[in-house]
Amino acid sequence: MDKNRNWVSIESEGDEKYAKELEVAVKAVHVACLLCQKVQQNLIFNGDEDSVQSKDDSSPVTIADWSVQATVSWILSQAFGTENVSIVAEEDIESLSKSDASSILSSVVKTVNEALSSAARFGIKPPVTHLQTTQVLQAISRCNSRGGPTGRFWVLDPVDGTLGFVRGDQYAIALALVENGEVVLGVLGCPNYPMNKEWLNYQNGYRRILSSLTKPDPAGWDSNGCVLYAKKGSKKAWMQPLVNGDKGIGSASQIKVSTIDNPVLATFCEPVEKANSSHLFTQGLAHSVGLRNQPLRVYSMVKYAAIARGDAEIFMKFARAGYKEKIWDHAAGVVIIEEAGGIVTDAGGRPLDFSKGMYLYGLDRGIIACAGPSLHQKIMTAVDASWNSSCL
Ligand SMILES: Nc1ncnc2c1ncn2[C@@H]1O[C@H](COP(=O)(O)OS(=O)(=O)O)[C@@H](OP(=O)(O)O)[C@H]1O
Ligand SMILES: [Mg+2]
Repeated sequence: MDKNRNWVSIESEGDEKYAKELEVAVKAVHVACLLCQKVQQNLIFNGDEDSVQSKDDSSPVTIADWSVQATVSWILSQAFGTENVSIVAEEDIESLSKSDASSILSSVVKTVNEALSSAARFGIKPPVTHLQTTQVLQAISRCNSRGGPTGRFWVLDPVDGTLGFVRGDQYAIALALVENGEVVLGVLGCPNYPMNKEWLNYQNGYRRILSSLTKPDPAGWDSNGCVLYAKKGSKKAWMQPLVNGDKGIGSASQIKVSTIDNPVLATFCEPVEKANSSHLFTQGLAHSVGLRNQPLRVYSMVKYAAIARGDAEIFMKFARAGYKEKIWDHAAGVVIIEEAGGIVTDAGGRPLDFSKGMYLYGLDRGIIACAGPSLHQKIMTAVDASWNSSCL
């Protein structure tokens, strides 16, 4: 089989189902990636810290979060008709509509219009005239679906790993389509995750340090991320380079999970922040399973991308008791790993349930994604053995 192919030819694989949805979603994520790269550069190089706000739960939100949500919402609505598009997404307009947020709101409007004007290179027709503030706010607030067991809805995390984003590090744009409770499409934009996996090891601030030393070269590190995507049941997952300039979308190559099943050789990834997943617990699991490599701590769903690409073998997340995992933090990544040949379940071995609304209700303890069944079983067994002493 031809491993490298232009992404457009995916439509002619014989299975036309979701072909248009996939095409539009991939293009929308490419546009969103370039938008985010620009905002992140501005934040890191020009110190534009006004573009970062704090949400009620103290987590950061930036003009990139709102701008991506508006841009993707607008693109999906144009392609399928506003009445046919239902979106569950992370951001709302409450804080953006406050009187003291007027300058951030105008930055969002400007950023969205810039992104849409340059979308033509991906084959997306830009708006006839620039979007007005009310139209941008409408596009953001249209993403008010609450999900559920029936019908079709999109799931969007406009900037996953916002902490990584504001620190000049890894982040992702995640878009998935859910139909009757099942994720049928997943697209993951990883603007700082180049085709070369070695870059992942320079995590936690490497880019920030690099940024303070050199200005970005448009053809350099800031423009060589990737976009991954998969369609449920196709048994294929794909990766495209993220290309800057006027080059449009590059050719896609098929990705597969790693074949390593020996724990001694395997690498596991986990969230950077201890508050998001217990490092102590996973350290104990790693020890009992016989994992020797240092954990790869990476912000965002780039961890899902790392497993799908075969750059690591295991992803574990064990949040504190009572934390409700959100569907937008996982939907796109799950289908991409599964179609690349991997397994994603909760710690009881059950698939994640995207049919219960905005949260992964019923999740048993934590999330385990693995390249293959042998590692997966070993981790689940280790969780059972140590759960009672985990303090989680
Ligand atoms: N307390 C707690 N426990 C577990 N998970 C939480 C918690 N708080 C937030 N979140 C969600 O985690 C998302 C970031 O996950 P990451 O794996 O990227 O974590 S980390 O930043 O690398 O530590 C993050 O996504 P973003 O908000 O899009 O960045 C949150 O949805
Ligand atoms: Mg997120």
